[in-house]
Amino acid sequence: MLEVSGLNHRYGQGERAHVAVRELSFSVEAGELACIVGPSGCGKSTLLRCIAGLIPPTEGSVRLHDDEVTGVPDDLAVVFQDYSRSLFPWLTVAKNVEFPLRWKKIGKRERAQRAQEALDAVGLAGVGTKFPWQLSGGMQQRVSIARALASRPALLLMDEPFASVDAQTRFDLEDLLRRVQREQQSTILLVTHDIDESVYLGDRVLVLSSSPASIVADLTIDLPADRDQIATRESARFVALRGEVARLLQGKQGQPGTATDEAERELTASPGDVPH
Ligand SMILES: Nc1ncnc2c1ncn2[C@@H]1O[C@H](COP(=O)(O)OP(=O)(O)OP(=O)(O)O)[C@@H](O)[C@H]1O
Repeated sequence: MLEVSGLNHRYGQGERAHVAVRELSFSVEAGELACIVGPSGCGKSTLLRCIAGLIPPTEGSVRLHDDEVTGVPDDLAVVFQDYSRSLFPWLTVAKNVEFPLRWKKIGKRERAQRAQEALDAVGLAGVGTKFPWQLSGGMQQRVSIARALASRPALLLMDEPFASVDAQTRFDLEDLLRRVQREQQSTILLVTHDIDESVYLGDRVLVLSSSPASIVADLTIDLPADRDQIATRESARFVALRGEVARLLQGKQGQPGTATDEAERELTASPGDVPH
């Protein structure tokens, strides 16, 4: 679905140039939920902007279904962190969700139907006639997600989408995203700086180095598909995976597999076990 090859992005030129992204290559398969985790300021948003066609990469290429991305593709949607600035306050919730569909020349009746379906999917069936400012922050971010889903994008990009909501709402939105992604078989690339969130949400986690961003690991998250905010986060496998991501982020790259295996052994050993 998505192929990023040899991507470099540099802001400015000459001595004052700042390299934000360096030699990034990876692909995302259709139906996959891939998370990108990296330290603050490492270049995550720059990478997403290049993928979304909002800025041209200095070098390298981004391909979506084999077509080179040179501007914002029609079948791509982006959800940003700042929901309060991404919704139009003068439009109702339903009209906000319908808005991008106007540009796709979709008729009025189908626009209304798709908006209603998307609002149903995010648990906001009854709020279409309200205005964004009448909703809580978490509800506004659900509206942003509904708007992205209504356009049925081939690829949904999410830039720290849950960073501005409280912890409980964040858990609810994470579960909502996994449910909707599985129901609709959407392809999602989500950027976060939260290690636990990346492991909880992802089928895969791409770990980025500090600035300039380059990939230090591409981990398959082999947790069961049905995840639970308490049981999954308490499981030995989750704890081992998040430990591995944390070590990679700190640049402590142990021998492949050993860190995870050791962490897991420690956690699964019964209290009476004597270490060898
Ligand atoms: N328009 C710009 N012009 C010059 N430098 C920029 C520009 N945008 C970003 N940068 C720089 O590029 C680097 C990467 O920024 P970017 O926003 O991509 O990082 P990030 O990982 O998304 O950060 P955060 O996690 O804090 O949101 C930073 O050092 C930033 O200062």
